[in-house]
Amino acid sequence: MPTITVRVPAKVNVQLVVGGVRPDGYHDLANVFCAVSLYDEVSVTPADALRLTVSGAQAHQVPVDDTNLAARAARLLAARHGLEPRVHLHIAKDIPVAGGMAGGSADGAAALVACDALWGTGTSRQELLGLAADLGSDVPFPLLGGVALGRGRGEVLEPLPAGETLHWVFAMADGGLSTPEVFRACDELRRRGGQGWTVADRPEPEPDPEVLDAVRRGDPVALGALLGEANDLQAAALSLRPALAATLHTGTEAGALGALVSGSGPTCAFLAKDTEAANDIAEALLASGNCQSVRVAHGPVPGAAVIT
Ligand SMILES: C[C@](O)(CO)[C@H](O)COP(=O)(O)OP(=O)(O)OC[C@H]1O[C@@H](n2ccc(N)nc2=O)[C@H](O)[C@@H]1O
Ligand SMILES: Nc1ncnc2c1ncn2[C@@H]1O[C@H](COP(=O)(O)OP(=O)(O)OP(=O)(O)O)[C@@H](O)[C@H]1O
Repeated sequence: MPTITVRVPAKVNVQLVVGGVRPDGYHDLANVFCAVSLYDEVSVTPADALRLTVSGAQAHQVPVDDTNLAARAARLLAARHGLEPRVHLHIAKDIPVAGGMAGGSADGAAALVACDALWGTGTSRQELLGLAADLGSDVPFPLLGGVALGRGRGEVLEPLPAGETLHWVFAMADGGLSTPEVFRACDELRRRGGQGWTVADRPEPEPDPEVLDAVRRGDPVALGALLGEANDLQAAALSLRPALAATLHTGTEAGALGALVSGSGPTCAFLAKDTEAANDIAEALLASGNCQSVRVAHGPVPGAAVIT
């Protein structure tokens, strides 16, 4: 039986500007994604019917029913080509679950690429990006990898130039945060602060040109200095999980050039000068007891790719 395996990276949002709520309930975003070297692997093998298995330390937190984004992706691609999704999907999960690093979205993107290769459906890159957008706002980006600006609800991507490799430390919290809940908390904080936008007058979110420039130059010092203000969802994540403030403080004290909550959280991301500094920050975070686990990674890295 042929098996196709696709390796797919996690993401960190080096900027997340959140606009107003749209009529469809989503928020307009200016979302600067960077793919980082934490990977899931999705393998597909022909089978009598769709079947899904998951391995890895957090496997028990991943749904194995029809809600799994990899299963939904296989069904969607099969339907597009008039096929039955007769495939065994296996997810080797290493991306933290419900951590704001788009692990489920990565699996959806990887399943599209893997099934397309297995079934020989020859789906164009543009069509894959469209199917990915139907699955979720974060699903198209792992198809591209690298660095990209996401507009619309985050699904309309523009690849961005990126310089030197950046070194990151990720501090995982105990238990995840729900993405819709974090967006709701963001709206609520803005409403209370008198900054709620109506649909009619919401400003188009724009990325900070200084962030784009720092990424383009791969300048960790310049980017680090901007990270504290880079994520509009950070205050909301902190309101739901106040303990994250201590995590951000610990990493910064340990020498991080900048820190932010990754996407909707609760994972905290720290930018380091180099690999050695990243290891020192990771050690300090672990010793502090202010997080559940720690991972060191780098980026940008390429997007979903067949490895077998
Ligand atoms: C926070 C981020 O991870 C940043 O990259 C993403 O914006 C979330 O992307 P995602 O998990 O793929 O989200 P989706 O599955 O598309 O949407 C889940 C829910 O998140 C909220 N949502 C998501 C994206 C967006 N631009 N506005 C939203 O308000 C909505 O409540 C939506 O029902
Ligand atoms: N393949 C999958 N892997 C992990 N979670 C999945 C998967 N498919 C669906 N889910 C569901 O999605 C929820 C969010 O998990 P995920 O790891 O994608 O979170 P996240 O990294 O916070 O997402 P994002 O950053 O895109 O908002 C999980 O609680 C789970 O119920």
